[in-house]
Amino acid sequence: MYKYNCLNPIAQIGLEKFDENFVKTENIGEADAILVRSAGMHDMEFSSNLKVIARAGAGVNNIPLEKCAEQGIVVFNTPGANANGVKELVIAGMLLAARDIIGGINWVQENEEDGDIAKITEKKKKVFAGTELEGKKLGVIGLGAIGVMVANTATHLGMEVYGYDPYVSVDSAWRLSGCIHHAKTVDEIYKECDYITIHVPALEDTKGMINRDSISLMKKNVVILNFARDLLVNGEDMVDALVSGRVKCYVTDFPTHEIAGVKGAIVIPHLGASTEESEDNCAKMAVREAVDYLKNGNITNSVNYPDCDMGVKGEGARITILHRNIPNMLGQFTAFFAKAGMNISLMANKSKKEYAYTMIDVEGAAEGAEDAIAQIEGVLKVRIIL
Ligand SMILES: NC(=O)c1ccc[n+]([C@@H]2O[C@H](COP(=O)([O-])OP(=O)(O)OC[C@H]3O[C@@H](n4cnc5c(N)ncnc54)[C@H](O)[C@@H]3O)[C@@H](O)[C@H]2O)c1
Ligand SMILES: O=C(O)[C@H](O)COP(=O)(O)O
Repeated sequence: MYKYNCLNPIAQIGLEKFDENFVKTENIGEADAILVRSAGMHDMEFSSNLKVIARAGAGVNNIPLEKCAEQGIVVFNTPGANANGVKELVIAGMLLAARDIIGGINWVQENEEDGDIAKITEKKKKVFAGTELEGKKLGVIGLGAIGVMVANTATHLGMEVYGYDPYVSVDSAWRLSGCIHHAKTVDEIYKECDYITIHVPALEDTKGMINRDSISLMKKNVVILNFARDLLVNGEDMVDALVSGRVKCYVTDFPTHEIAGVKGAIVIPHLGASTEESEDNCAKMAVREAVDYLKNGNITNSVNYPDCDMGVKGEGARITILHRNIPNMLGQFTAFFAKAGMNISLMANKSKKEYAYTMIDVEGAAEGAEDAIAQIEGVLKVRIIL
């Protein structure tokens, strides 16, 4: 029996994908798997029972990936599962920035008791007039699951779209509309665009990328949208740019004390992925990944170990080994099985940066394999799946 714990509420339709071999626990220390959304995990200690963290979502900056890899804990996320939800809110964000819909609605609420509201509306409405998106230039930084959807949708609104992503995947490139202008440098986006939206992960080289210097390259009255992570934007520089009027509007999904309430900031309480559809998609994918890893040892969509799949486990034992990506590991594993007289029927080995994963199917129960392989230097975690 495997045990899982939910650090955040996870959509029920996903949890229903756990079969009779899984039971929920409130005791994290005994969990084989943790399901999480945005709960911070950096200060947590992990028990040696823990094998999987499945992030029902995209961003994994709340999880200590390196520490997990070192402790043989495979971290998964759910690429693309909430991208449509975010895309729709980004489009809404652009519309809210273009026209003073929020100011107008607030005015109606403030005057709801006024018997003459219908009449005064026609005098007052000019205060809330805005502009249209059609014909404006949109720069999309980061052309992954969300960036591609935002870019393609904006072309249907008549926007001229520029895209920048030096690491774009082949899949994303295929999905990107042919109308998108390929920006070769991020500065081209900064200099050319009326609206700039960022869809990159929070990494060392992206943190603070929107700052005083990048803003100084942008057009006056630019609109900046951040549905990726708070850390990508220097808060102090953004407040200054809003107060000075250099940035017309900053639409962000990440409230901070610094930005909430600043004129020109439209601050949303991290609602990008909070739709029924996105929550269901993420939960189903996260549970599927955790179950397949625990039952079959297969890794799909891991962010700290390589993907590796040998299909459904057969009759014999499956030995799964998380280890360092250093020479002679496979030689030592196969030498053990040869010496023990165990016949290997199937084997796979994949690596990702400093870490690697080996799956070995043997005929029989692989007795003694777990302890023996765990002794090999560079091995981080061994499991025998029977
Ligand atoms: N607001 C929300 O609710 C919400 C929901 C989902 C994701 N997110 C955030 O949005 C981010 C993007 O999500 P996604 O699903 O599109 O992820 P993704 O992994 O599909 O796409 C990220 C893209 O960024 C690109 N990239 C990386 N570094 C870059 C750089 N320096 N310059 C330009 N491009 C760079 C990558 O090549 C990749 O194509 C996530 O990491 C997460 O932080 C927020
Ligand atoms: O990275 C993500 O997937 C989003 O920020 C969504 O986070 P949430 O699952 O906490 O809403």
